[in-house]
This record gives sequence, structure tokens and C-alpha cells, in this order.
Amino acid sequence: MTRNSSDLGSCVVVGGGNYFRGGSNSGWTIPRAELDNVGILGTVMNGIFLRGALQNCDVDEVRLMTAIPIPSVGEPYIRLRAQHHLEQGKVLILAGGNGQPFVTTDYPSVQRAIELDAEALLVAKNGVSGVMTADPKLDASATVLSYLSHEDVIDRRIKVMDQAAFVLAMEHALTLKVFDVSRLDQLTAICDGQQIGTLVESRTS
Ligand SMILES: Nc1ncnc2c1ncn2[C@@H]1O[C@H](COP(=O)(O)OP(=O)(O)OP(=O)(O)O)[C@@H](O)[C@H]1O
Ligand SMILES: O=c1ccn([C@@H]2O[C@H](COP(=O)(O)O)[C@@H](O)[C@H]2O)c(=O)[nH]1
Repeated sequence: MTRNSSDLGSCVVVGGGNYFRGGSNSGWTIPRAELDNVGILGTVMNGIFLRGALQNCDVDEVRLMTAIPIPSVGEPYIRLRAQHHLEQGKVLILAGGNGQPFVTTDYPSVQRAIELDAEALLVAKNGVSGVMTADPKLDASATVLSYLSHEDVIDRRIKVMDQAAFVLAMEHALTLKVFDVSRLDQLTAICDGQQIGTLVESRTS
């Protein structure tokens, strides 16, 4: 979400792990950087699907930008141009991560939020209501933590996202809101300021 605007521009950084994850396919005998390139292309495929789905919902002002140039599919990512789209209230889909291997989409999502001066990063989780006291797959009694500081996450060794991404968020005091993406109503409720999911913010903010 862009800052200081009544008509908020929205930016979605799409992952691609449903197709391929370069870091979790140990049987391959080709270099990790090449595997990550395949993962990056998966994020572009998701970006194309999301653009189409939003257009089907009559969202006219959608732009897809890719960190690796594929000009016949979307615009190349240029920070100032992305800012311009957001200032005009468009929905901006960012695919291709940051175009570099050895990270997942966690890191570029934090990076883009910072460089585009986002008010917060909404971290969409699959089937969990936020950051829990433990992995709910392993501990059925786990409960949602509604508030954490960045320092709490480090001290309690809670995994919110990849560590490098989280450290970048902490260094820049980026507010994170972790929520359940399968609950369609939650995104609007969060933007309305309702206490849903887990808020991670700097102790000083
Ligand atoms: N403390 C925790 N709080 C919440 N979820 C946790 C925690 N520890 C582990 N998890 C696991 O994280 C998963 C949710 O994360 P996420 O949505 O990133 O899933 P994913 O399968 O890694 O997807 P992707 O990599 O495509 O983003 C849950 O399925 C949950 O089991
Ligand atoms: O900047 C990036 C972003 C992604 N990748 C590769 O793509 C896959 C899919 O993304 P997920 O975040 O896991 O959904 C990721 O595992 C990486 O292999 C990348 O290399 N660089």
C-alpha cells in the first residue's frame, strides 16, 4: 500500500512455489541458480493468472511488472514507474522476485515494500490465521499471536518469513501483518484497521 494517499495504490508481489522451488529440489544435478530461474518463471506465470483474474473481476487498472524483462508479457520493473502506477491508484503485480537466485519471494517482497515506501507488508499465509505459538501441523494447541515486535520474533526464534527477508524488514522498521489468505474477507478488514492475524512492528513505532 502506498503511503499518504486516500486512494491507496495496491501492490502484490507474487510467489511461484506452487510450480517450483529452486531450493527444495535436491535431486537435481543442475546448478541451484538455474533451478531458481525456473522458480522465477513460475512467479511470472502466477502474475499472468492474477492479472487475468483481476480483470475478470472488472479491475481495469492492473499492471504486471517483471523483474526479469519479458516485454511481451509485462512491463520491466522500474522503481519510479512502479511508483507512478501506484500514485495513480492502480493495482500493481510484481513478478519475478528481484530477478536474482538464492532467495525466495520473501526477500523481494520486503525489498519492494521498502523501496516503494509501502505503509505495511501484508504477508499472506496459507491456511493459518497468523503467526502461531508453534507450527499448528505439529501442535494442535497452538494459538495465534496477535502482536509481536521484530525483536520478539528474533528472540523467540519464530519463523515469520526467510531470515534474510525478516532482518531487512527489521532494519527498516517495516510493519508486517501476517494473515490467512484463504479467508477472502480478511484483506478488506485488515485495511479497515481491524485486529486480525499478527501485527509485527518495531518497538519504537
Ligand atoms: N509459528 C508458526 N505460525 C504459523 N505457521 C507456521 C508456524 N511454524 C510453521 N508454520 C507453517 O507455515 C505454513 C504457512 O506458511 P506459508 O503460507 O508460507 O506456507 P508455504 O507452504 O511455505 O507456502 P509458500 O512457500 O508457497 O509461501 C503453515 O502451513 C504452518 O504449518
Ligand atoms: O527473487 C526471487 C524469487 C523467487 N525465486 C525462485 O522462485 C521460487 C518460487 O518462489 P517462492 O517464493 O518459493 O514462492 C523460489 O523458491 C526460488 O527458487 C528466486 O530465485 N528469486
